[in-house]
Order: sequence, then structure tokens, then C-alpha cells
Amino acid sequence: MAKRELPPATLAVAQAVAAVLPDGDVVVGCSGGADSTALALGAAWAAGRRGTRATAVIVDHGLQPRSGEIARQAAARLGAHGVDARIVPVHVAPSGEGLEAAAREARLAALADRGLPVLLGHTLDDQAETVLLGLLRGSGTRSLAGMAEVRGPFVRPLLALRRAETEQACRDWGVDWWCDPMNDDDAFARVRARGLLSEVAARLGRDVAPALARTASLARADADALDAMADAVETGDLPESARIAALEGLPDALRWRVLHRWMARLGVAAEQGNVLAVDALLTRWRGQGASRCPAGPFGASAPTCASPGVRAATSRARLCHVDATDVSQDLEKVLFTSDQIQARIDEVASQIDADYEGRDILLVGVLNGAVMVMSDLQRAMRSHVEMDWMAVSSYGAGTQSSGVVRILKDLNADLEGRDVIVVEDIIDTGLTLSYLMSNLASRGPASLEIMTMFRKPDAAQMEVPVKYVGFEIPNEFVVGYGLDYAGRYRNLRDVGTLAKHVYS
Ligand SMILES: O=P(O)(O)OC[C@H]1O[C@H](OP(=O)(O)OP(=O)(O)O)[C@H](O)[C@@H]1O
Ligand code: HPA
Repeated sequence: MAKRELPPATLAVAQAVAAVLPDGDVVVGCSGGADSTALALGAAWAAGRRGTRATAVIVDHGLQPRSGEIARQAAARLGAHGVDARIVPVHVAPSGEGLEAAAREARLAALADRGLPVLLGHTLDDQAETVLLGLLRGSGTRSLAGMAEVRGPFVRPLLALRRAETEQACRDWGVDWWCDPMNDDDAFARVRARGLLSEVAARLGRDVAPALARTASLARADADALDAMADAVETGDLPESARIAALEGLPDALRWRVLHRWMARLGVAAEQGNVLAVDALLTRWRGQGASRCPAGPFGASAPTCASPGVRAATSRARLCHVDATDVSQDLEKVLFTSDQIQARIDEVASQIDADYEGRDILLVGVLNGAVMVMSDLQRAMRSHVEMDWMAVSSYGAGTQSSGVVRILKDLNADLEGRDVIVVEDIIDTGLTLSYLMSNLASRGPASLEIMTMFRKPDAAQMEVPVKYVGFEIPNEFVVGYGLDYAGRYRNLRDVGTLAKHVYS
């Protein structure tokens, strides 16, 4: 058939195939539907002009009651139009990925079996559905990239054409096609996506498929470029600290890809939550401990991240496991870094030294929270200090003061005539210290003052005279540097606000 004899829709199909037709013979995957029937006819036309052969292969999955008959009818229709058509029966063994995926695997394997390029009949509408499904999967640029025009032996010449065009092309060629009832079966995600696209188009008053298909080609170009850049990141020969610095310096898009590959290689479930948890150890490490990730779907049952390779690659946090429960997810923001806290402790210690020049001081720490500040403060002081401890509790496992202060452990020291400074991690409502101060004042100290690392002025319910304050902070629940929530987070070096999802 000469080109000028082809009506517009058939010409569009034939030209689309001719534009990408590989040299030599090809196989055309054909289901008997309009898309692949038009593709087979277009390929036969284009191959004929080149003097090569296009053989339509109809894979019979044996999954529908009349599948053999349907395949024979499809072959006959093509044969009547001069297309060489073969039927290849396959056995579909259900796999963990579901029957649809297993059928697809078996089909592609059968089509590629001859070692020839394989043309597939996916259209722009299929591409739009694939992008929508990818968007809902939420795995980023790659999942928006849809189907590639060429991937391995598979070539998709019709990605720029609409389904309506392939149907029109079949009509123009005078060939009937098979309407697969599965295409209307809502049990399939793709069918539901198709319905959703029609609804979106109706609601917006415009066809959205072309925009989604354009998104696919833009996203594919971006994803290919970023993947190539991530492939080129090679930190293997660098010492650990340089390796960490090299990764830290990368933009998120590259660093996450590098971490994703590395975790996948170790058999760890490299879903984004886990990647971010590991990433936080690299880029936002503030003393949080190891992070544990479950093994990936094909990995061994236990995480393999305890290997020295894992530690070397990711962690100055001495990472030994990788986990989505990494505490960085539990913090909303860091208010004070360890360095800022230490610098402020030095200032307060100097001030106390100056105020108590020539006097011995008894520091009374309030367990448990004050352990860190007591330890750092006294080491920053030049004065002679003794220390003693009280244990009281008013918060228990919650984020609100119970208002009832209990002495869990009393002092060993006698306060009579002593210069006493009570050391606290935080004053919040003031209930704890207001109770404690009147209790301690009744024991006859020469002087009694308070040093607290943090104070929340907006939360005060009781006025407590505080001589030394590290930092005033907003009225938010904070953790780290001795401050806990339900016993956790005390060992973080920085102090940050606790994300609400942890306690709501
Ligand atoms: O000003 P307030 O509202 O009374 O809160 C301050 C108190 O709360 C915390 O103790 P917590 O009872 O939580 O025990 P902990 O030190 O063992 O964490 C903190 O260490 C203070 O002692
Ligand atoms: N964090 C931890 N413990 C506390 C707080 C806080 O904000 N306030 C009183 N105890």
C-alpha cells in the first residue's frame, strides 16, 4: 500500500511505526485489541517498504475461558490483511506480585524469545494512566516517568497517539478488533485509573492525558540525568570522614538516590521513609542513636546494616542498624545545638564563679533531667563545688505537669549554713521548683539560688526567682540534653521540640 493511499489515522499509525522501526525483522506484540492490531498493520506496512518482516505474536495466557479461540480470531484477522501472525501459548505461574504481573512477565518473555526487537502498542492514553498510577505510588520522578519509548528489546512507537486514533485506524483498514472485557473490569487498578482520568477531564473541562504524557517525558529526562549522576558518585576509596562529607555536600535528589541504591544493595527496604531516616544520621545528626530498617522484600529476614560497610558509608553516628523509627522523625525542629548549649554553660559557669568568689558551693541537682547540665556546669566552673541529688517527679510519662510533686529521693547533705544552688534542666510551670524551694529553704541554707538550663516564661504558673538561666524558650514541649518524653530522648545532645505525632 502506498503512503498516499492511507487515510489519516492509518497514516499516523504507519508513520509513527516507520519513525522508530529498527533495522531488520521485528516482532509485534498483539493482543487482538485495537492498539496492537493497528500497530501490527502499521508495522507490516512500514517493514514492507523496507524489505524486512514484521511478525505479529499473539500470546495466549490461557487465563480466560475462550482465550485460544480469541487468539485464533486475532491471528485470522491479521492474516486476512497480509500480516504474518503466530500464536504462542504461555503458562502463567502466579507469583507474589499478583496474577496481572505474572501474566505480563510471561508475555514479555515470550515476545522477546526470538531475540528480535519487540514493538508494543501502548498509546498516549496508556501513558497517562501509567503516570497517574505512578503519581499515586509516590516514588518520585522515576514513577512519573511512565513507560520508556525504548527499553531493552521493547519499542513503543504509538506513545504519541491516542487510543481513539488506533481504533479509527483499524476502521480505516477495515479490520475488526477484540474488546477485552478485562478492560472494563474495575477490579484492575489500571481500569480504575482510566475511569478517574475521565472524571478529572470532565470536572476540569479539558483532556488531561496529553499533559500527563508530557510530564512523563520531562520526568524521564530528569530521572535519567539524576540516576546517571548518582551512578557517578563513587566514595568507595575515600576515608570515612571524607566519604560522609562527600555525601553531605550533595543535593537531596542525589544523596537520597545514592543512599537508596546502597540500602537496596544491602537488602534493606529502601522505601523513602527509611532513606530519610538514614539520611538524618548523615545530615542532621544531633546525637540520636542508631536507626533500624526492616529488610527489603527480597532481602534476608534481618537487616544487614550492621556491617562495617554500612557504618563507614553513612555514619559518624556510629550507625549499626537502620530503622524508620529514627528519632529525627520525632523532632519538629532543633532549638539549640550541642555547641550552643556548651557555650552558654561556659558563660553561666563564669558568672557563678564570679558571684561566689572564695565560697564553696553545694550544687543540688534535680534528678533525672538535670544530670547533663550538672555534669557540664560543674566541669566548666573554677570554684570548689560539691554535689548532691534529689529526685522528684511531676511529669511522669506525659507532657503536662501533674501538679503533684513527689520526693522520690532526698538529699544526703545537710543544708544548714551552706551556699546552695539548685540545678535544673527546665522550669516549665514552676510547680516543681516552687515546691522544692520552700522545702529546701526550711532546711536553713546560708543562701539558696536556682540555675536552670531552660525556662519557659509563657508557661509559668508559679513565680520562682531564678538567678541563672541558660535559655528562655517558647512554650513547647522540648526534649534532649536531659529532657525526656516518657523516658526517651534524654541522650540527644541538641535540644529540640517534640513532634506532636509522638504524643498526640
Ligand atoms: O516547672 P515544672 O512544670 O514543674 O517542670 C519542671 C520539672 O519537670 C521535669 O521533671 P520531670 O518531673 O519530668 O522528671 P525528670 O527530671 O525525671 O524528667 C524537669 O526536670 C523539672 O524538674
Ligand atoms: N520537656 C521535657 N520535660 C519537661 C518539659 C519539657 O518541655 N517541661 C517540664 N518537664
